[in-house]
Amino acid sequence: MLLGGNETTKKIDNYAINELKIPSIVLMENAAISFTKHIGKNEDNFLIICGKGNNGGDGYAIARQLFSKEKKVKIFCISDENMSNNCSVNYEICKNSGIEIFYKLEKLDKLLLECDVVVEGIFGTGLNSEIKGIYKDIILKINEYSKNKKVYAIDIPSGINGDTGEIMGVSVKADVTISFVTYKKGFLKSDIKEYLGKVIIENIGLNKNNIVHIVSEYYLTSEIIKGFHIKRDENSHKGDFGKVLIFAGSSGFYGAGNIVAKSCVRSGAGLTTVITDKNNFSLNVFVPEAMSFPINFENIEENFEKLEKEILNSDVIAIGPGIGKSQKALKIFEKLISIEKNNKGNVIKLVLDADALNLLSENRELFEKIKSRSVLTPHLIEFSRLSGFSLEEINRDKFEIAKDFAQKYEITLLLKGKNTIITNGKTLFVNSTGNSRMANGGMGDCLTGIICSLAGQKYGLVESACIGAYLHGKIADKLVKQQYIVNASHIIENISECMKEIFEV
Ligand SMILES: NC(=O)C1=CN([C@@H]2O[C@H](COP(=O)(O)OP(=O)(O)OC[C@H]3O[C@@H](n4cnc5c(N)ncnc54)[C@H](O)[C@@H]3O)[C@@H](O)[C@H]2O)[C@@H](O)CC1
Ligand SMILES: Nc1ncnc2c1ncn2[C@@H]1O[C@H](COP(=O)(O)OP(=O)(O)O)[C@@H](O)[C@H]1O
Ligand SMILES: [K+]
Repeated sequence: MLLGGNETTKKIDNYAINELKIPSIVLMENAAISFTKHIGKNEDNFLIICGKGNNGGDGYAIARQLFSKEKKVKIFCISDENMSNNCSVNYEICKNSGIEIFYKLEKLDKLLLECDVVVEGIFGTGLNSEIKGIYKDIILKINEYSKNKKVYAIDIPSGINGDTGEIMGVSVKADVTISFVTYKKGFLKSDIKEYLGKVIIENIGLNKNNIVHIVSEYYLTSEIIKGFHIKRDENSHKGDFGKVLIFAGSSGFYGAGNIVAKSCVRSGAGLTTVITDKNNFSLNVFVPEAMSFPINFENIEENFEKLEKEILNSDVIAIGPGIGKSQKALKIFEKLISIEKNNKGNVIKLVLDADALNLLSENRELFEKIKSRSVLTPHLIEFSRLSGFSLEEINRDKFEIAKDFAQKYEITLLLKGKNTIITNGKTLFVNSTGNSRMANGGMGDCLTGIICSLAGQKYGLVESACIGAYLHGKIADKLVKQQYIVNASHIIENISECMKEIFEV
């Protein structure tokens, strides 16, 4: 799904009108037809509330569409002065068609009381300041009377800023928001769900290929994830699905390594090997399918010759969870990223998380060794250390800071949290899955395991990160329907089933 703010929407609009030569009134008609498709068969007795911009124009066009389907329709016109051209055209048609139009605020209570469904087209992407006066009164009245009615918002609930999700003084609380072309960036704001209701994104008659060059941001949906799927060749063998080497876990934190390894195995990697202390036997019990590369932490260098062979044999290396920030951890990290290509001549992909990111923040010369082949998966605090921006700065301008960082260091960034971001500096994806019940230790390790596994199965870095984030959150979203908290172990046991559902059902 395309993701865009008010500016992107205007650009698409201009492109459609000026380059594709689609008259703007046709776009509005298409929007109205698409919108009306979602009106239930049993829904009747509508009050359409219209402003004077194109959002209001959509409202009049929708009123006409509903009227043509013999629905009971009344319109409340907020102002018939200074209407936009297309708003005025549709307003005139409504008048000429005999649809009842009301103008006086005193009438609004009765109209709201008598209708069953409200469609509001007061403001859309054109809202540009705090809402006051009569507009505020009308929005408050809609909310007051909406308890037993269904409220549809056209494009954006009037009062929500399409870019930021900020409530501009007051906002309509919709049951359903039917928005056009792009999922509005503002919808991502976590505390406005009660204003948006169910969100549906509709087409206005544009082929995605015609406008895709205008948009570089996407809201990750199952369609996009399905589109990334690489079908398994029936003649394939385990060597085709990646040799993944994992450096995760250390004394006191072996669980981290075990979680990464198990997630990696469950997500379908061909062969999984974990570099771990020679005295750690928990891996074999927790993940019998994984192999271990024992290392003597008393004298790590004595293992480096063998380790070099292991690196040359790998397709992907995941580094970080639970390794600590000791000099020894740093030495192993440096060794693991010192070889760029494996025995097959392929670039060895890297997935860096947790302490690997902290070590990277403190040893910035290592960025040179990881460029063009890495996914970095920081949470906000790790990203703050990596990027030098404060949490406040990142939260204010997350998309741009994330993109600039990915571009500058030539890496794929997966910035974790609510609405995880994935970007390679050019394209940006925002994850649509996940919930607060998964905010507990080990979740990130699980994600790392899934991503390195996918990278081993020949998915690109961006694709691995997108599928990983989507799948990880999707499993949690399913589990919270029947349980209160979701831990990494719960996710792990459901990876394969959810992969089947996403890729094959
Ligand atoms: N390409 C697209 O996405 C299309 C957009 N269409 C519709 O066009 C809408 C955008 O239309 P407009 O750009 O005309 O903008 P709007 O209709 O959202 O609002 C603009 C009007 O509201 C006034 N206004 C803004 N803030 C105000 C405030 N705080 N208090 C009082 N008045 C205020 C402006 O002066 C202007 O008259 C979209 O939201 C969508 O509904 C559709 O017609 C189909 C095509
Ligand atoms: N409120 C939330 N909404 C969506 N996803 C969340 C939320 N809280 C945590 N997550 C997800 O859980 C994971 C936690 O990762 P991380 O912070 O690295 O945990 P840890 O290091 O403890 O394993 C991330 O993938 C993050 O996106
Ligand atoms: K609206």
